[in-house]
Amino acid sequence: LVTLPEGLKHVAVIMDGHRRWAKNKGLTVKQGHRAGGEKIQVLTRLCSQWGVKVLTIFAFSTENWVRLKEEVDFLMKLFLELIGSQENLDEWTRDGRRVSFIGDKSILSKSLQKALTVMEERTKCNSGLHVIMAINYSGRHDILQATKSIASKVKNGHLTVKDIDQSLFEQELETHCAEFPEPDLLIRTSGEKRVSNFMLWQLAYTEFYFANKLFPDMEEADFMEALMSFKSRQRRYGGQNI
Ligand SMILES: CC(C)CCOP(=O)(O)OP(=O)(O)O
Ligand SMILES: [Mg+2]
Repeated sequence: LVTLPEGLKHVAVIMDGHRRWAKNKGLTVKQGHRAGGEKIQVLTRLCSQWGVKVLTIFAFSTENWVRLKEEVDFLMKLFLELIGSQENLDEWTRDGRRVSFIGDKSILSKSLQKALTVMEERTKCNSGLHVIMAINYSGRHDILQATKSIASKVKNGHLTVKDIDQSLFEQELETHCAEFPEPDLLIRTSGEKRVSNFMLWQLAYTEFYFANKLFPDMEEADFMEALMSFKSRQRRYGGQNI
């Protein structure tokens, strides 16, 4: 029996390589992103079956707005389709999954904002896999907004400076909604080896796994290989002599 590696509670994924995949196959960028959307389902089902507690997916970064308007509009439409679809809502609810969203939602369309809120509300009490989708998310913005929130609480007397410690700060980060907010394993596809302004505070001691495959080429076996790679990692958190 193959089981989830000990200590692997929170998996994060930077799904990259959709446009290269489309280009390689002579397909459109839209087809590339749609193919990626299908692989999200493969990954979430696998994580749910294996008992992963939290899966954070980097779906759209604040830097992605600079892309062609047609591509950005399509991505937003795809998110609405994925998140707003009754079929997905039913499957995710049946599976007992909880879904949360991190990132600045205020500049998303009203219809997408509504779909995010409905999905969060409908699933907030579920105890299965907690899927966190990062849409218009920025690790630096997350740290900045937490800092501003704490500063205003100190200013109006709700906090003193000495109250500010690691756990208080983490309560102000957007990932405070997660039981296990720090990823144990970060998977990035397409051969790129960078963090791209993802969850900077939370990734402090995360193990990284880089896959050369483009995200739309990832199969269940590739995701399983990534999860199983965690087994061989010796986490010392900067201490513990070898
Ligand atoms: C926005 C994100 C989901 C898309 C990731 O793939 P990508 O468009 O960066 O694809 P490329 O790295 O191949 O350009
Ligand atoms: Mg890319």
